[in-house]
Amino acid sequence: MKTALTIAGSDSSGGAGIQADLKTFSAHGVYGMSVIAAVTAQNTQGVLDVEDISPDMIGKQIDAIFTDIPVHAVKIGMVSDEASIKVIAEKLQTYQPEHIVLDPVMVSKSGYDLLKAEAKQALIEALLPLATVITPNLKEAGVLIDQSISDLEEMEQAAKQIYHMGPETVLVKGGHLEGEPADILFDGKTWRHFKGKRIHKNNTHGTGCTLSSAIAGNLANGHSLEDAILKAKSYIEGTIEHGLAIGKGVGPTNHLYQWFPETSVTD
Ligand SMILES: Nc1ncnc2c1ncn2[C@@H]1O[C@H](COP(=O)(O)OP(=O)(O)O)[C@@H](O)[C@H]1O
Ligand SMILES: Cc1ncc(COP(=O)(O)O)c(N)n1
Repeated sequence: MKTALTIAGSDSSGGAGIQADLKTFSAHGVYGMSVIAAVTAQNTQGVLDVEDISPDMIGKQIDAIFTDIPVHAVKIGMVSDEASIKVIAEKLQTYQPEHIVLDPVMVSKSGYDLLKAEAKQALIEALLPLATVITPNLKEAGVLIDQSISDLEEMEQAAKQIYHMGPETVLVKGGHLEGEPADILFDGKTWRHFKGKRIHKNNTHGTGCTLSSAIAGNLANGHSLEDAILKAKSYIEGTIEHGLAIGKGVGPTNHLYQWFPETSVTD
């Protein structure tokens, strides 16, 4: 069995972060492992608090995995602290995993800061150049290039600018634009638009986490990057469509609907 590792924050309510990633890996038939970089007290209504795990402990978790188990793909999600980002970058440079999917998590859907302001530069300088693909949403892409982005043309230009910061490829996600959600991939030469189908449901807690870990799971399974993204888009649509009626706020996606179809929200 192929393996994938998520380096991210824990979401106590299970909809985003490490928990979404591990559920996604399992649904892709991949053995999931985790390095917890931060713990959030969070539910479907918002984030109450964040506590970072020490950089030393993050480094030890990474060593424990790579010195024992082959890792076929890595996904990086929420890492809020500058020193933690630097340790992760150093360790990944040492262990050289084949695929790194970087989801540059900055702010939760509910509006809580998940990246400290002073850590942005470390994210850009240390982690971006290691990424096989970086998957910013509109806001994150805007923060990376210090410009706001409001249409497909600006998404294309943002992808190109972020590409020049060092990752192999850039996927700017368009879920927050009106209309059908299109994500744009730039590989240094051409743009490819991945057009999706908008699912009108409230179950979008953790969609970015799910998309990036689905891409990592597909890469671990040997798919090309473009196929990995296509399959991940179809996966995210299914998990939103069949979202679970859990919590009072923005509900989680459903990773189990194919096994337990009766769990889907029917509205
Ligand atoms: N309502 C929706 N229906 C279908 N796909 C969606 C919907 N919302 C987001 N997506 C897709 O889910 C993924 C996550 O996108 P986005 O919401 O832009 O990022 P984030 O969750 O990081 O804010 C993207 O592939 C996007 O196109
Ligand atoms: C631990 C953790 N990681 C990532 C997100 C982003 O997910 P969302 O954009 O759905 O709030 C989150 N809320 N919590």
